[in-house]
Order: sequence, then structure tokens, then C-alpha cells
Amino acid sequence: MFVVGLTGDVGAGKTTVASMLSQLGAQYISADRIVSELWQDEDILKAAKDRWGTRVFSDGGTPLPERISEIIFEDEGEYKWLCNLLHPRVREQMEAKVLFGSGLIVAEIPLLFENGVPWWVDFTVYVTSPMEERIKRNSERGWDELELTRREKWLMPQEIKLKASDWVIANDRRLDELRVEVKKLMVFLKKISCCIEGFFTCGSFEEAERIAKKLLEKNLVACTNIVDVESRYLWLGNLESETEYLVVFKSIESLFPEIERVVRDEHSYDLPVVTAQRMKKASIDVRKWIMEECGS
Ligand SMILES: CC(C)(COP(=O)(O)OP(=O)(O)OC[C@H]1O[C@@H](n2cnc3c(N)ncnc32)[C@H](O)[C@@H]1O)[C@@H](O)C(=O)NCCC(=O)NCCS
Ligand SMILES: Nc1ncnc2c1ncn2[C@@H]1O[C@H](COP(=O)(O)OP(=O)(O)OP(=O)(O)O)[C@@H](O)[C@H]1O
Repeated sequence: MFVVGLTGDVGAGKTTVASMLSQLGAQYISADRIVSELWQDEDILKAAKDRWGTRVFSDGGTPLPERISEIIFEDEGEYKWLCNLLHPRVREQMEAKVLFGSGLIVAEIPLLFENGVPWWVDFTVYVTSPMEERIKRNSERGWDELELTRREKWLMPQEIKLKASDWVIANDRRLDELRVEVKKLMVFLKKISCCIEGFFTCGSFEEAERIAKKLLEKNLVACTNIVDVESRYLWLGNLESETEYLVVFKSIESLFPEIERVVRDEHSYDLPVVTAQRMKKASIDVRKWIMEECGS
């Protein structure tokens, strides 16, 4: 599982980018969707009614987003009150969806940086778009410049968020051009999410060192560590025991078949056991270093 936290300016194209990533194979979860579901929750409806009365509801008791927006985007106290009511619940639900999900997950979170990037986000993407474009694109939903700036009033300054993001998508051109940018991001995500850590054992330090050097020279691994270990294993039904040398390596998943081939060719054992797992947690800088050293 690798989680992309997707955020951006109001009406800049977050949902559009998320849908494109989803078409390319990612699983998509949306904070806005969870918010709209929470607006059917009895506790939330009661809290809103106690605070604002019936004016934010239709005659049938349905909450009216325009009325709620009028209140919260005009009064910072009301804004904070609603955010404090909804955000912990949104985060809790997102965390559950992410932890029980798998593969590449795109979590669209408008207030990703404002509320602190959650520990389960591995990579952050920021979608930006010039105000003139956003005005044009959002006019159909009845949003003008006033509405866009009103929603952004209490958000963190854009420059800070741009700096803090791992990847920025400038959505200032046509949709087909945006699709090309999203495909580039997907190629990068596929590589960066597939860093592996693996190991194999050798009968002597010299053998371990020689094979590790070969893997490094061929740019198949970014680094190796050699440690002496006491091994107990079954071989043809007998319990064997000996001192071995464990080679730990870091690489990317697509190189595993070649790593295994080199180890087998160079090894003195009939069946050297080479295994690797995807790295669940590693900083983006560490992942980038592994990718660069492995020639990606
Ligand atoms: C105010 C509400 C009722 C307006 O509903 P509406 O259907 O008009 O908008 P929707 O929820 O689809 O959000 C659309 C966009 O508005 C912007 N927006 C929504 N809430 C906020 C907010 N608290 N601060 C800044 N921008 C916001 C985001 O860009 C979002 O993508 C609703 O947005 C809401 O309950 N917001 C508070 C919860 C929240 O902060 N949601 C953001 C994700 S955690
Ligand atoms: N490159 C583009 N060219 C033309 N229209 C676009 C482009 N990108 C997005 N749009 C349109 O702009 C509108 C806003 O996009 P979208 O809903 O993806 O933004 P958003 O950031 O998710 O908005 P919100 O802040 O409400 O969540 C949509 O109608 C979308 O189809």
C-alpha cells in the first residue's frame, strides 16, 4: 500500500486529477465525499441545528450547503466550530479506509496541510491553477471569484503548501494536457512505491562481499550490508547449522529477477535463497536515492 495525499487550490482540479489517477489503477478516496455522508449523520445534524437553528435546513430537514457556506465562510468562529466537529471524523474514516485498503491509494484531502499531513500519507501532491482559469471552470457550479477567495480565506498560504508538497501539478492547460501530466506522475509513483529491501546468505564473507560488489557495479542495488549470522536450516531432511553472511540490499522491485539471476550465477550454493519485500515505510528522499542509484 502506498498513499498519495492529494490537495490543491479550491476548484483547481483535485477531483479531476484524482479521477485520472483512478482510471490509471489507483484506489480513490475523497474527504469531500465523507463530509457529504457525515451531513446525513444524526449527531452532526443535531449539532448544526442546535447551533444555527432550522435556517440551514430545507423544509424536509435536508442540510443546505449554500446556507452553511454563507455562515462558515463569513465567520471564522463558526468556520472553526464546523471544522472541529467534522475533521476528526473525516480523518478517522479516511484512516480506516486507507489501512484496510491496498495498492496505490489516492486520498483527496482539501485541508491536507492545514490539519497536518497524517502519518499514513506517503507522498503529497498539490494541484494548482491560476485564478482566471478557476473562475472560468467553476462558473457552471455557480462559483465566482468571490466564492473561491471566500473559501480560501483561512487556508494556509499557497507558497508554503507548494514548498511542502512532493509533487506539484500546474493545471493551467487543456484536459488532454493534464492527462499527460497525470500519466507522468503515475510512472513516477509506480517506481517510488516499489522500493524493496531483500536479503540472501553466503557461506563466507569473501563470497558475500564479491556478490554484493557485483550487484552494486551493475546498479542493481543502491546499497548492501553484510552481517554474520548463525543459521539453522533443513537441507535434504537434515538439520544443518553454520555461520553464514547475510547480505541485505535495497533496490526496486522490477530489478528483482535480475538480482536473483546474478546471485544464482555467482553463488556457490545449489539453491541460494533470495527474498525481498516492498518497503512499507521510507521517506521520499530515501526512495528517490534508491531509484537514482538503481538507474531509474
Ligand atoms: C461548507 C459545506 C457544507 C459546503 O458544501 P459544498 O457541497 O458547497 O462543498 P463541498 O463539501 O463539496 O466542498 C467543495 C470544496 O470546497 C472547499 N471547502 C470545503 N470545506 C472547506 C473548508 N472548511 N475550508 C476551505 N475550503 C473548503 C474545498 O475546496 C472543497 O473541495 C461543506 O464543504 C462542509 O461541510 N465543509 C466543512 C468540512 C470541510 O472542511 N471539508 C473539507 C474536507 S475535510
Ligand atoms: N484542465 C482543465 N480544463 C478544463 N476544465 C477543467 C480542467 N481541470 C478541471 N476542469 C474542470 O474544472 C472544474 C473544477 O475541477 P475539480 O472539480 O476537479 O476541482 P476541485 O479542485 O476538485 O474542486 P473542489 O475544490 O470543489 O474540490 C470541473 O468542472 C472540471 O471538469
